[in-house]
Amino acid sequence: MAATRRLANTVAVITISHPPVNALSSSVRHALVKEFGEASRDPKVEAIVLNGSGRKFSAGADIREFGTSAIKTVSLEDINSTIEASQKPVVAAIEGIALGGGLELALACHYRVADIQAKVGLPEVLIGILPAAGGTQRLPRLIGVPAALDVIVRGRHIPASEALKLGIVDEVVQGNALDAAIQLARKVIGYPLNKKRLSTVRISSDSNLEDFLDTAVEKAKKQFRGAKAPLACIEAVRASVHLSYHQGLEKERQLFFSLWATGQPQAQQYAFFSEREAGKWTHSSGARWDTEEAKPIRTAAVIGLGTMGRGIVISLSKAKIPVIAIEQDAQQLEVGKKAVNSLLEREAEKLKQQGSVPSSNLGSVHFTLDFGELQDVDLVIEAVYENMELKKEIFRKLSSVCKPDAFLCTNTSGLNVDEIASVTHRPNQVIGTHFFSPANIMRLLEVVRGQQTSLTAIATAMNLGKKLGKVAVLVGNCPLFVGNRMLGPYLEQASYLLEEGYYPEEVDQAMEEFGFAMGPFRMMDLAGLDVGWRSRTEKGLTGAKVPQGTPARQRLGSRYSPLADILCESGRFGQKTGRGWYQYEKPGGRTGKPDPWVKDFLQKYRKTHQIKQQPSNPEQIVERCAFALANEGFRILEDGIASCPEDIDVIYNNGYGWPKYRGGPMYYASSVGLPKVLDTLEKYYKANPDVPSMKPAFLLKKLAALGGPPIKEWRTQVGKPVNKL
Ligand SMILES: CCCCCCCC/C=C\C=C\CC(=O)SCCNC(=O)CCNC(=O)[C@H](O)C(C)(C)COP(=O)(O)OP(=O)(O)OC[C@H]1O[C@@H](n2cnc3c(N)ncnc32)[C@H](O)[C@@H]1OP(=O)(O)O
Repeated sequence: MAATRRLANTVAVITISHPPVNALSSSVRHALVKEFGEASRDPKVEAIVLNGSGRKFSAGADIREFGTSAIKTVSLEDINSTIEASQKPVVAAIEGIALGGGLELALACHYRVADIQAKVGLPEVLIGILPAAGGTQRLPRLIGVPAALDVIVRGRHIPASEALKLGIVDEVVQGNALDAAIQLARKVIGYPLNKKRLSTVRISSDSNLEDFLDTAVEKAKKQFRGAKAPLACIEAVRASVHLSYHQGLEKERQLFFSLWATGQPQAQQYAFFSEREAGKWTHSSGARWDTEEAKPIRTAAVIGLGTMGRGIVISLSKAKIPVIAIEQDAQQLEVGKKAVNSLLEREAEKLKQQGSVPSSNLGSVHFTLDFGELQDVDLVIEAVYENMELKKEIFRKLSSVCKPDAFLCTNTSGLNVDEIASVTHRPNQVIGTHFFSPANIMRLLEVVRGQQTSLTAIATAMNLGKKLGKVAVLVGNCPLFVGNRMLGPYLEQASYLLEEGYYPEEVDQAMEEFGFAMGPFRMMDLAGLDVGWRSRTEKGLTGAKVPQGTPARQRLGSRYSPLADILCESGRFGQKTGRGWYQYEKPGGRTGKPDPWVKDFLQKYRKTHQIKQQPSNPEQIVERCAFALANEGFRILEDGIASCPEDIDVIYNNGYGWPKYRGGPMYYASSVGLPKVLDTLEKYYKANPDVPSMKPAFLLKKLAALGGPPIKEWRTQVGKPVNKL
């Protein structure tokens, strides 16, 4: 049953029933028409209450129906118009969530009652579309244009208390929203309904409103870099100001179709479902997310209170997990403690503003220098800097101090998890948890399984990720794992582009116009150039260990760009030193300007090495960088380090600033067409045989030979996940 109806005296209660989130699928819409029609015609019924089963009102339209014929059967807006026109008062009882089409349905009701835990919102923009069942027309009529625009363009989930302040709901109750809605419905029987029909409200326009909307367009262009949905949302809201409700509705519909034609909604909806799929991990043994049990984590510890450690402590505390935070000496402990406490104060303030009590919503943090205090914790996350010997020393200690069933996690961004595990007496309990900086904000968590990591450890780490509000992706153990491994060929191409005549700002601009949050050079400046330099020095690619007579632009027979090394040798580490690929107002400054020093240096460098200059072509910049990423992604799939292309895309969308409206690097390759990607890489590699990273991956060739099947079919061509080192 997609919707049911019962009678509470003279109030009919219609309950949407489509677990798990009561999406408004075709069958639900049919059922709503039937039940609402019968309730309207039933002389015993004087008022109607609409709610959702399982304490969830509705998550909106069934996203899986978009692009299918099912969406064309029974329009949601027709249902909304019928409800709004009802002569009997209709009250929405909002429990849990009323999102997208779910909130649009509630807006068509004459009254809305929410429980205190509920969240409402119009998050369509996050999946590349706009509210298309009257939401862009009714919400501005209810709460005014500025507030409605904020809700629609940001797509955020609004807590009930804020929804009440904004005027989206009429009442918020601590207890049962359904009972309160039934009570309200009884109370308003016989009251006039005209003013409650939002489609009849007029918005008065003035020049300030026009300026406001124009400014919003400019802001959205900058903030959402190439995403079309936010702009369509603004245009739809603009229509609510100038047009009648029905004309506005028509505009909303047109905008929906023009968005669909851009391909962005399909990419964003792919990204939405890929994130959900990432949680459903599988293992080569046949074990899966739903066959293995995670252990509860009641207490945790974090070793190291640098930037990463601090963020991880905050994440755990926000998930209400008490944390023990350890540093190596009193001075560093004091610095770390201060920083963590100040971040915690900010979190507490946010909770207070949302009406929650910080002490019951944040896990306690205890600071210590004593490893002995870790004997009872359920899980430890080591977050010291990237040095194998240091990490091994810590894991030896942890292995002897922690209780036998405690999980030991390493927050390495690419070191060998098996080597770290090998120094413990419990390699099966050791697992990589690669957080992204700042760890309390970034959503991505790469969970790295070692050769001996147990299924329980995998289940526990993946479950912990979810509890921390992260998108956890299970990956195999290889140098740099998935995200950072793919970054190698990408940054290599970016450097070669500089050698061939481009400047950092040109490469960054091309990648930012493509939609990246940050181009490669801005990203390196932010992360710190010294990190990569240290690793290249350790590997003997630069510095004293490079054998005498090695050509400057060659290592082990392959092309090498020493540009970043030379910058580091000049003390240019990026933002932290105030100089890197850009110049900054001061060390630690955030605003980078093109630096004449870099320009001059690049010109001299090209002359010294007699490098042939390429004619400027931004499209070539994007192709070389993006295809280099995807090619490494295909190799990662071949190696079984990621189990499907969707996982790689989730990693890039959530950890590396890839534009979600392009789906991710693997989805992008698929949408460009695998034969074209292959052809471009083949041409490049033929002309540059000393750049092995651009040699087309075997899997890419295989899939291109099959004509480039849809991405969901790639899985069948990928081998079983194995660890390779
Ligand atoms: C001629 C053609 C005319 C066309 C005109 C178009 C007319 C269109 C009319 C109306 C349009 C309305 C627009 C919309 O309503 S779009 C949908 C807007 N809603 C959302 O974006 C909400 C998305 N969902 C979420 O944010 C979360 O899932 C949430 C509801 C908060 C629940 O989170 P959580 O508890 O963490 O659970 P999961 O995310 O894991 O979800 C559980 C399973 O439910 C699936 N799901 C969730 N939402 C939807 C949905 N809206 N449609 C379909 N399926 C949904 C999710 O994938 C999980 O499924 P599974 O377990 O199989 O992975």
